[in-house]
Amino acid sequence: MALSGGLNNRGELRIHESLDELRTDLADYVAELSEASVKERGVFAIALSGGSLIGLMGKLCEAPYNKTVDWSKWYIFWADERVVAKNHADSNYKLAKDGLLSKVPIVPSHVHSINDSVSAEEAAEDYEFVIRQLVKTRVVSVSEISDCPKFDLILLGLGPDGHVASLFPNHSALNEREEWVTFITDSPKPPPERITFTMPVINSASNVALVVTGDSKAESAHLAIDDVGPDCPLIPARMVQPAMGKLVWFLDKLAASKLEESNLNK
Ligand SMILES: O=C1O[C@H](COP(=O)(O)O)[C@@H](O)[C@H](O)[C@H]1O
Repeated sequence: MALSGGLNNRGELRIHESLDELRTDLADYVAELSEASVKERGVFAIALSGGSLIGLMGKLCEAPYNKTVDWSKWYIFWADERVVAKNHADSNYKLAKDGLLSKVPIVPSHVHSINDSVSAEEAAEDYEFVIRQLVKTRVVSVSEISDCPKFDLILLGLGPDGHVASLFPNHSALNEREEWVTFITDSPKPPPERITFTMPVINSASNVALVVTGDSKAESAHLAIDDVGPDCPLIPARMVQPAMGKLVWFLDKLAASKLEESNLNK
């Protein structure tokens, strides 16, 4: 049960007493969206992030979800990836494979990870090409208001600096409007080479969830969610504003500790 929270113009806030509670709520949320999407479209196109998110999704590998979710209909993507070998400790693919994908019956050909044997620029181009093919066959829907892919769900983490996916504060990649997938070679957080969904793609999704835990994220959560005004820095997480989709925040008490009272008591 969420401690508090509700709806504000920055989406739905779900603030949890404990990480265990957050994990259960997140598993329920993903399982429900999967069911709805499979019912409506026959498939579920979900984009993962790396970092703490995968550990927080762990309950999906347990009963009842491991049996009730229709894993055969899942198509997996990454909202961002580090350009390293797939068996490298920094790989978001490896993190998801070890923590989730190897524990549930996902169809291997439905897992769309990046090409790790080319440059960051080529990996971004290749990945966008793959997504374009899957949009053509409607495995991934298309946005009604842009030419962007419309993922059923994009799951994002939040960095202490306010980054989401690999879109970092004040980085030119944040302003990319043409490409679906872009690349960076100067990430302020190692490793430096990454590919990332662009903000228009994130904001075209049917559902976006930001999963945020720990006190190191409290200031970013405040800047992303509260009504902070124009003098505060515009962090990437605040730019997550799905045009037609739904935004949900999963926070623990520590991450929510700097939110304004008005957001806590909705
Ligand atoms: O580098 C990255 O960081 C963010 C946040 O990670 P977290 O461990 O602080 O949750 C993550 O969402 C992103 O996918 C990853 O590449």
